[in-house]
Amino acid sequence: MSEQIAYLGPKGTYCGQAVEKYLRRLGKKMETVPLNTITEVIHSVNTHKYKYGIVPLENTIEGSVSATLDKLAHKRNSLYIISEIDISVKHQLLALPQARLGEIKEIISHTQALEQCRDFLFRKLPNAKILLAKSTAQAVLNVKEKKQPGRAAIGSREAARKYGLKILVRDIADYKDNVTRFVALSKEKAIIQDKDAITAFVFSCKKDKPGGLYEILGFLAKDKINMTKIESRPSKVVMGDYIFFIDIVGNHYVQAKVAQALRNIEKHSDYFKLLGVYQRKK
Ligand SMILES: O=C(O)C(=O)Cc1ccccc1
Repeated sequence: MSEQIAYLGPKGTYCGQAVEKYLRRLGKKMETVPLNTITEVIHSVNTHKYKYGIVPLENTIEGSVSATLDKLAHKRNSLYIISEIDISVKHQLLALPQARLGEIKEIISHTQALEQCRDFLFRKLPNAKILLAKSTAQAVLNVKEKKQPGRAAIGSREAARKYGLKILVRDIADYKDNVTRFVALSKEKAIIQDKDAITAFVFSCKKDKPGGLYEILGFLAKDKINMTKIESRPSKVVMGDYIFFIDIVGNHYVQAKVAQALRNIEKHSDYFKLLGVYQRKK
């Protein structure tokens, strides 16, 4: 059987575009498997059902995709980020061929897409009812299947073409440069030699220890290890407890100072998990 790669489907999602870009980059052909949710994609890779999975991680407008971060952080899931794929996301307002903008009463899309077009919706369709879909392509498919000219979806040009909808309004995102970063996941770590790699990890500070975060960051600062991201999320266990997601430039396979810093961080934290070491993509 050929290798399989799962993604947030159906066909026509931005995640699907990330899969195509990733496979082009690898110069490989794989069977692509569209699934309904980010959770299903992560679960299917974690349980060895599919070898690879691609999910959205963060974007320039709304920041991190919490559904992905929370699953990656969880101790139950042992899978790794092996690559990152940036996709320029251009949202379109899509409807049935006979629909008119003045008659749109309902807007359906993925929550991220709705958030990224908030100003447009406020200005042009302030009274429209908002409906949530599991992905943008799922929303487009819904408009096609329900056959209601009063319903419009936010999705990609590609999804419009695939499902035969027309573009009612072009490029409706509130910011022009909307890039979403997707990540490829696998049960096996990517073993790479480049010292300019990204190392991603998550940790929580020791309980009630003043200066806990300062101490952890000190292990990076001491050896001039460049931190490119820090993000906190609620631990989901106790109110006010946080876990921190950090990206650094460096590679513990080839740099002793990075290996030592990670060992120190692990030793001085309550919870530590390596999320992956992968090549930076410009
Ligand atoms: O629903 C999609 O098409 C996705 O790939 C998730 C998503 C939604 C909105 C912006 C970026 C990614």
